[in-house]
Amino acid sequence: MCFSTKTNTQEWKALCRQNCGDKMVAFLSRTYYLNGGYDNKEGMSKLHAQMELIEDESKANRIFYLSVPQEALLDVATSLAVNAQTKKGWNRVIIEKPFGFNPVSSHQLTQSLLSSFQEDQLYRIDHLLGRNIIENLTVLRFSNLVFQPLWNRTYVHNIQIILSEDLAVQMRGRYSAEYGIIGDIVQSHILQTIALLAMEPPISLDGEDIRNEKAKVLRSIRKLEPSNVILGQYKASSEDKVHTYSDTLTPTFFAAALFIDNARWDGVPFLIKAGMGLIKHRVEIRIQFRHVPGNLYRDRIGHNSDLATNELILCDVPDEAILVRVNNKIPGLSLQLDASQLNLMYKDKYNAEIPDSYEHLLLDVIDGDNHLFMRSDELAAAWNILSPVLQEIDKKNIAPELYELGGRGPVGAFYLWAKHAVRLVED
Ligand SMILES: O=C1O[C@H](COP(=O)(O)O)[C@@H](O)[C@H](O)[C@H]1O
Repeated sequence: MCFSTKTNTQEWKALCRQNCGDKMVAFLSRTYYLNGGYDNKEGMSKLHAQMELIEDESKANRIFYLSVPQEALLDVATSLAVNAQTKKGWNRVIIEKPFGFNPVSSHQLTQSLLSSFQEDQLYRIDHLLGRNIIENLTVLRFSNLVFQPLWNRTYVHNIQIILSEDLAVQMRGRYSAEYGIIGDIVQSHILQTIALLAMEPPISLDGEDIRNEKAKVLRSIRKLEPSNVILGQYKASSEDKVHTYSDTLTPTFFAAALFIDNARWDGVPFLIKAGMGLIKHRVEIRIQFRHVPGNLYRDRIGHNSDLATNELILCDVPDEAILVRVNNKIPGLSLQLDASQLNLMYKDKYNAEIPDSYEHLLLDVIDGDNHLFMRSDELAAAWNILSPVLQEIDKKNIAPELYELGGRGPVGAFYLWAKHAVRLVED
């Protein structure tokens, strides 16, 4: 797909808000279908000629969205670099996950892309990074004094990033089924979330300044030890052929404990859980704080003091919300404490349509704002973290632990959390 951009962002947003029928007609009137090979000179030259017909004579910018199989990506990109770029403005190229299959293939892909394009032309898209929760991570951190002093190993006990999907029917034959959850969700979405959450304050909101800080965090993450990883694959009933995996090695579940070896996060476990075919669709980030030292009220908080630690929860699914768990006094004459949630539910607070995450990211590409897109050095660092696990899977043909479709995932994940003195909440 290729967009030719003449409108600016404000005009674009205004256009989007008009009624749906008109919007569709306007959109379709600017949509063209071209039949031709996308990985050869002829097809790309045809695309270039078509674009020239509809663009301004003096100025035009182009965005190429390459939603193509990984195996074809390089040929397509090379062919478009030579035959379809405009000389009348900028050209940007959007690329979809998984950006290679392991550190080596990802490095080769990056090198080849960089021989045809400049780094600032490449936009590696992961639509999950266009969600509010992600942008809000940095807003919460850097625009609220209350969180800033607490955002480090002295006060944070653990951080959990949970991405559970209950979809399984829709998964079959899809991208994630083919590439597995590590390439699909972990190397991009999860590691980018950790980078934004854990990075030092950037010197500005400029994309490159943010990417510099993300890259530093990713390079500080310790290589993931296989002993800190649980792989799972959901198992349908024997009659359910639709959901049965023929490839017994493709993980549909990944849990891990990661550590960032820097001064801010030394020793704090970052616990990741990402899985498909689970009981519930749940996407959230939980930041659990340490116990209050010498808590005067310890006798009044009930039998489990873990439940009384403060927690900041950024919830994306089922409902967008920001929750802070605090202890408060239960009204009445006795002095009993209760762990309650301060609760900012988006649907109650904001009466606004929440744009789709692709919409957010495509507008960023038009604006040239690349902070939510992985730069090549971030990508290399991300694959590097995962390399021992990928090698182990390859070398030993490690079969994932089976779990029931629609269940709670492999029991190993609960043990992994316990090993790091954390309780895996499954509500
Ligand atoms: O990128 C991906 O995201 C979807 C989940 O996205 P959502 O917008 O439907 O929440 C995930 O199912 C898929 O495996 C992954 O490739």
